[in-house]
Amino acid sequence: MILEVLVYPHKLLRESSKDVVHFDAQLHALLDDMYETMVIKEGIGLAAIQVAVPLNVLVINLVDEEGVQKRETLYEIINPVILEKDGSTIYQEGCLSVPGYYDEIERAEHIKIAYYDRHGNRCEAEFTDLMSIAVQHEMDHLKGRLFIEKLSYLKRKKFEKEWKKKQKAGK
Ligand SMILES: CC(=O)Oc1ccc(/C=C/C(=O)NCCc2ccccc2)cc1OC(C)=O
Ligand SMILES: [Co+2]
Repeated sequence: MILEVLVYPHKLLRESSKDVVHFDAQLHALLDDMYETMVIKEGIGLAAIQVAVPLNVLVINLVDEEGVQKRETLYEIINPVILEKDGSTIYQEGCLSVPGYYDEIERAEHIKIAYYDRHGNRCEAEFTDLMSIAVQHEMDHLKGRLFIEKLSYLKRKKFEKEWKKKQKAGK
């Protein structure tokens, strides 16, 4: 089912998430709901805290060359830990919890992670480019951190001003 996505500055988004212990039907339902919610809202990544579930669960599904989001390339990443990270890359990031705001964010170009799949099997994977950026962005959510917290002081001021104006216009 489609879940509600928490929007900045909702305080639950600042919570640290906890490791999954039970790889059960409830977890599978959460993963399926996160996927459906992410796709409907035209996202390519979503962390469980964004749908108010403080668990170390994230889903990422990039689009292919034709701009098609195929479920075959869906990553369901549970209890991830970073084993290696190096290099540097800058990308204009956005987030379903900060709708309509995008900014240049610097991250590691390459990362290697260990994680569990929905059945509790331990996996390892290495990523570069957009997958590497997406994994780092979503793993920040697991620590209660949003991409706007990595902005320079001045850019953050610009964001807060823009955001307030948008909220006033919205309400
Ligand atoms: C108005 C609004 O909500 O704009 C959006 C903003 C962000 C997003 C999705 C962002 C997203 O999936 N971010 C995942 C993290 C990530 C960021 C950069 C690179 C890799 C991974 C979708 C939006 O909705 C539409 C209709 O475009
Ligand atoms: Co995000």
